[in-house]
Amino acid sequence: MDRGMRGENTLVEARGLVKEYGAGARVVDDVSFTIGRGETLGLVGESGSGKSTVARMLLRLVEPTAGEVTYDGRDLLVARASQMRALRRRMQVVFQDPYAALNPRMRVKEILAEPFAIHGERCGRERLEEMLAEVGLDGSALLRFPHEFSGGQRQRINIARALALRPEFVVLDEPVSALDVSVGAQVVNLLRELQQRYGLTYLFISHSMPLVRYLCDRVAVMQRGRLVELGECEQVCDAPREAYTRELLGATPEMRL
Ligand SMILES: Nc1ncnc2c1ncn2[C@@H]1O[C@H](COP(=O)(O)OP(=O)(O)OP(=O)(O)O)[C@@H](O)[C@H]1O
Repeated sequence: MDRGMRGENTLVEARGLVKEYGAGARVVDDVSFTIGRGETLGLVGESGSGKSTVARMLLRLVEPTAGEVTYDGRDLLVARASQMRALRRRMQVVFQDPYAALNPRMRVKEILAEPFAIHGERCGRERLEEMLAEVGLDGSALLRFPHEFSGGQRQRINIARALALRPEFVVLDEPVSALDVSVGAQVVNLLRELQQRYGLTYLFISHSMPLVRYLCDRVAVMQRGRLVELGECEQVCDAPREAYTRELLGATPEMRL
């Protein structure tokens, strides 16, 4: 199987990742792939196939049972706390549910300033307004609370927060699944613009093959914890090798973006 080229361009590499919960419950089974700098790798598969668990292992939010993760050539799993802290600011995640991810008791200005505070840095109003402008919101949002925004706007706030410390790698875990199709399309276009502006590297987890086709360079297909197909997006979408990939393609309708 084509597992992607490993070279100087590689930012993230997973090798033989395994995750077991309890005795014998293997939810991720020998998963290997690379993600190149500036690339968007799609990760698709039905619910429960292990996509989020893989992503969490890449970010070291979940410890693998076996396998390795390298980030920019460094073995993430043996990184000490101080090294991990430095690496953490280079990798971020945007989750599916934009409301659950935002603290309802915090104003937007506190939400956006929090990543700086965690790293012992200050952040002025100008920078906060710039962060909002980058995601298409204006400064009047700063004093408001999350419940005062629509789902799409909340996801924009999440994205602004994720990009606060100028990371290079962002895991997008079903970032538009909870949004209406047209609102989701706008958010996807925003993610593309931001990627081009900042040279971001994405792992895009999704159920939607049309969205993956639109946003991704390569796509990895997971079935019951295993990687069953990995290739260029066009090849996987137009000429899938696996019956399972054909099923996934058949299950999601066309989408206009
Ligand atoms: N902390 C945990 N303890 C036990 N089992 C877990 C835990 N986290 C995940 N699992 C199980 O691992 C499997 C894979 O879950 P995961 O969330 O990675 O799948 P997914 O492909 O991301 O699904 P979805 O698309 O629904 O988010 C599921 O069967 C899930 O129940």
